[in-house]
Amino acid sequence: MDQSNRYADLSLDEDTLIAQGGHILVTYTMHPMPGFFGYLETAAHFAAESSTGTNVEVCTTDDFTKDLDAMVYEIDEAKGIMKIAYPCGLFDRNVIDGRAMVVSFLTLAIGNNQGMGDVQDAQMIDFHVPKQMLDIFDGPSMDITDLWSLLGRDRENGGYIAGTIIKPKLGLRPKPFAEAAYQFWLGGDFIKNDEPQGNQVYARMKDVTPLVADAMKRAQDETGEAKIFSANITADDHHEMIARGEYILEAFGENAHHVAFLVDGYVGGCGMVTTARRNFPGQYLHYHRAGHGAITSPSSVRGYTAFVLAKLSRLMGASGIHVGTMGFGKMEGGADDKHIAYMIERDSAQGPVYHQEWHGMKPTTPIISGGMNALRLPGFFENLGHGNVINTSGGGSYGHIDSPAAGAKSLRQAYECWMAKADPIEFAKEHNEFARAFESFPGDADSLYPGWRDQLGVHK
Ligand SMILES: O=C(COP(=O)(O)O)[C@H](O)[C@H](O)COP(=O)(O)O
Ligand SMILES: [Mg+2]
Repeated sequence: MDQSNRYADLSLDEDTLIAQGGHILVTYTMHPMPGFFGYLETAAHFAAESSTGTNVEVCTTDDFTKDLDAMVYEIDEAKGIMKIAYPCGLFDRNVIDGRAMVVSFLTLAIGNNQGMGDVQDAQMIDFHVPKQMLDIFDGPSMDITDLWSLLGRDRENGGYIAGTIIKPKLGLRPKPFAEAAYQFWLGGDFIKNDEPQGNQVYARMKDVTPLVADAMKRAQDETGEAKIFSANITADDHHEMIARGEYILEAFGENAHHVAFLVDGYVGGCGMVTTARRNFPGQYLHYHRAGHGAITSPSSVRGYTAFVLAKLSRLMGASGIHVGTMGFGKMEGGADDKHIAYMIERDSAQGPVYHQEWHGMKPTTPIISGGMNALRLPGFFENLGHGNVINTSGGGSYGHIDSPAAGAKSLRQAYECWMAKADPIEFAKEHNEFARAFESFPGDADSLYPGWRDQLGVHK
C-alpha cells in the first residue's frame, strides 16, 4: 500500500524543522527490497512503521493521530539516503519525573523498521535532537573535569589520562589481579576492569575489591598521586548492579570518590546505563561498547553507526565512551572517526549530516582503547588534535618489557612528546621508558619509525 501521501512531505524544509524544534530528525541509509515498492513509497512505509502506522489503514486513526505521523522530508534514491522527522510527541516520558528515555527513541527509530519485508536494509547515520528534548534527557552527571580535579590538574585542559585494562582479560585470581593493578598505578592514572571481569568464581568481587582498594592506597602513598579505578558493575539484574556498586564504594572507603563505574552499555542497553547514571550520580560513568561492531561495523548496513552510538550515550548520561582508535589501534575505524570524539566532547559540533548544539549538556569523554601503545599515540594525538582523553592500553602497558609501571610511563611520555612537538626518536633518546617501548613493540616501531634501531643504537 502506498502511504507516501500521508507519511511523506518533501516540501518540508530541514532548516525550518530545526528552527521550530518540534522533531527529532533522523537520516538513514536505506535500500528498498527489490520487487516491492519505489523508493519514496518504501521510505513512507518505513516512517509509518516507525510512528503511527502499519501496513494497512486502520479504522481507529483520527486527526490527532495523524499529527504524530513521522514524515519523510527528503530522499536521495541515487545515494540511498532518506530523512525522517519524528514529532517529539511520539516519545515516551517517565511517569516518575516526566523525563525522556533513549529506549523510546530507539524502539521507534531503530525498531520494527529493522526487519520490514520491503526494506532490504536501513541504518541510522545521524540524528538531530532539539533543545526541548535535550532538556529532558539525563545527560552526564560527572565528566572528565571531575577526574582532572581528582588528579590535581587544571579543570580546563587537564590533558591526557594514562590508563590500562587489567590483562589477561580473564583468569587472574585476586592476589595477582591486585598486584597487576598496583604495578600499573606506580606509573599510571587509571585502571579499568576488562569488560567481562566481574564476580567470576575464581576471583569473587568481595575477594578482589579489598585487595585492589589496598593496592590503590599503597600506590597513592608511594607516588603521592591520586589513582582511579573503573569498576565493572554490569549485570542483568538492576538489584545486582546496585549491590555491586554499593559494595565497591564501601570497600574503597575514603577512596570511593576515586571509583568510576563501568557498564557494558551496548550489550546491556540503555536501561543498564541509566541504572548506573541515576543510582550512582557521583561516580564517573564509563560506557564500554563491547558488541557494538555487530551493527556499527563498516560492513553493517543495519542498526546505527559508531557515531550514532556515541551520541546516544551522551543523552543516556555516559561520562565517557570508547570511541575507537581512529585507525591507530587494533579495532575497526579510521582517522575521520575523530568527529565522533568532537560530537560528544564539544557543546557545538558537526555530524555527518546535522550540526548539533548541546545547550550545555555535560560532555562525554572520548575513551581511546584497543591495541594502543606509546608508539601509536603521537600519531593518534596529531590526528585528533588534542590529548584530553582517557586512554586505556592493556597490551601497551603489560606488554612493556620492563614493567607495567614503565608501560604506564611510556604512555605519558608519548603524550609529552606530542605536546612538545618533539621528534619521537629524539625524544626517546632522553626518555627511557618511551625508548624501551620501541623494543617492546618492535613490529610497530619498524612500521612507524623505520631505522629506529640504528638511531637509538638498539640491535637485535
Ligand atoms: O580491552 C580492550 C583493549 O585492550 P588492549 O589495549 O589490550 O587492546 C578493550 O575492550 C577494547 O579497547 C575495546 O575496543 P573499543 O575501545 O574500540 O571499544
Ligand atoms: Mg577489553
